[in-house]
Amino acid sequence: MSARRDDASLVTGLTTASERNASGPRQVLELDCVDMVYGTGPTAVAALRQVTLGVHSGEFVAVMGPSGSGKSSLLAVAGGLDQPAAGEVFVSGTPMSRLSLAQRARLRRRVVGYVFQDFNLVPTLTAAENVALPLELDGARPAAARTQALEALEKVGIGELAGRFMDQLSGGQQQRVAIARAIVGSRSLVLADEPTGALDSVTGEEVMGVLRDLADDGAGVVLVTHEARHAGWADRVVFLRDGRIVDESSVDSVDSLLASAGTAQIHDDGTSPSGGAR
Ligand SMILES: Nc1ncnc2c1ncn2[C@@H]1O[C@H](COP(=O)(O)OP(=O)(O)OP(=O)(O)O)[C@@H](O)[C@H]1O
Repeated sequence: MSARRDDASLVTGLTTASERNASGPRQVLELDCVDMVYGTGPTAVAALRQVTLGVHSGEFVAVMGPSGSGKSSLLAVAGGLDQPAAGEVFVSGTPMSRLSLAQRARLRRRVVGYVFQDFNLVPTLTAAENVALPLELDGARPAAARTQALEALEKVGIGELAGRFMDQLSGGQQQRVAIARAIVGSRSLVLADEPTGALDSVTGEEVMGVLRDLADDGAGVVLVTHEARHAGWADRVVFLRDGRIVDESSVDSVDSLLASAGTAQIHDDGTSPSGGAR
């Protein structure tokens, strides 16, 4: 059993439920027949329907699909921000439905890192302070939190910018700070929702390279993107439509999809750049 796998059980005090993974790569995220619904009654919206997905340690999975297909909802249930109406979500083997609110919040802080399009950084804090913040909120001593924050900033290639405030950093550098904040404290699952949306294409590719490195270092990474060329950094691509997984492709087929495409976006009508239905 790896040290990382122990994270969740230490956090929650529950016995992990991932004995099924004992001999294979450690599953950091598993969605098992997940339904997710917004609202109730006649206005209820089914955002996810019977979604089953596993992401293991060291794996980079891209999620694509038209607007409204459920991509952000999938990340929200994966990270425990929202509860499924049916099915189960396992994070590092721990079934989220069996946790109290406090346990779930703790697991989110210690195991799951989020990266958003708009960075969500605190402008009045330095890069190091932003990255250290989740650890300090979780009770870490400031000196220890700072040490880990500096390590995380080094890992994403901007250790020398630790003392800068957000308005002294480029968009790409700010996103690296946000990624460092998502991984600080050795969190094992990184959920990124359109993290390059506010960046130019060159900087966006650099951020993809950082996410790829995180996966190569052993994190499970789930990326929501509209950009097929960004999905090309992933090991596997999951396509959603109307809340259902309609296709899963290896990166080889994404590469061939790109090769035959003159554009790099999945269209909002759900067609691929090559014109095929997704
Ligand atoms: N807070 C909410 N209340 C009600 N319905 C919602 C809410 N958030 C999302 N939805 C609905 O759930 C469905 C899935 O939305 P979701 O945001 O997950 O899609 P998405 O694929 O991420 O879309 P986009 O690419 O536009 O960000 C959509 O029909 C959407 O209108």
